[in-house]
Amino acid sequence: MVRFENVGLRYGMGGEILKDISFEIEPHSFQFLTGPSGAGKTTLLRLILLSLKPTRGLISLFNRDAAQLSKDQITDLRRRVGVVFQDFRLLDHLTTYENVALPLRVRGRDESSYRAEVVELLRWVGLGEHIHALPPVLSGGEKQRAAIARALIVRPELLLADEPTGNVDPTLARRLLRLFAELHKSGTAVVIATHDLALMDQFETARRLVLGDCRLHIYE
Ligand SMILES: Nc1ncnc2c1ncn2[C@@H]1O[C@H](COP(=O)(O)OP(=O)(O)OP(=O)(O)O)[C@@H](O)[C@H]1O
Repeated sequence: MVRFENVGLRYGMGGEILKDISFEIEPHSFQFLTGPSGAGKTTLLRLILLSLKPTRGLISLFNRDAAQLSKDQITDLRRRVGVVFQDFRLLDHLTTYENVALPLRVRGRDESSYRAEVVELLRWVGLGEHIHALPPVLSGGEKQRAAIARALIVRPELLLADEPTGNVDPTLARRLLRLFAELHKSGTAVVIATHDLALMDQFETARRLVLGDCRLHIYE
């Protein structure tokens, strides 16, 4: 569902921070993306999401060559991807419930068809007490969980999560990993960018994509 062929990326006039990146993400697969701080994990996720254009090479998403797509086509493809950004990107004027329900509203779903589902997911991620809170009063970990719930609510074909357990304690990190594992079992391909070795050890069979020295090394 994702294919990179000899992709290179530089920001502005700087040197390439990613070089000759080639890999595929198969449907229903589970992988961690790791590597030192500044290695380019977020950049790679942005390339997969087609929010950055590679300086060279070919990227395809859901079997469509990214270079051939119009803006509207990219928007349509992105709807099939759930994303947990490192900086959460919650809308401050909407409640936790409204933030999580937003992707369903945008898809034209009727509130009565999803209300119970949104509330259940918010309870599952431990935000049952904060359903009506606005993001500015949530802690970092609570915002992170709201962002995760928003990415999961649409049951995406592909989930990209950037340090999704960076702001929570180890117990909650394990619980969230279980949530990602369940999503994977139900058919979603999952990519989790993380530094957290303990988290990766909980899912030893997952593939590891390791960035270092501008290159990607894959451990099946
Ligand atoms: N918009 C940008 N313009 C210029 N340079 C950038 C930009 N975004 C990232 N970089 C640089 O690209 C490199 C890779 O950054 P990136 O955020 O992808 O790394 P990362 O592996 O996700 O890091 P971390 O683990 O610290 O989040 C870094 O050297 C960073 O400074």
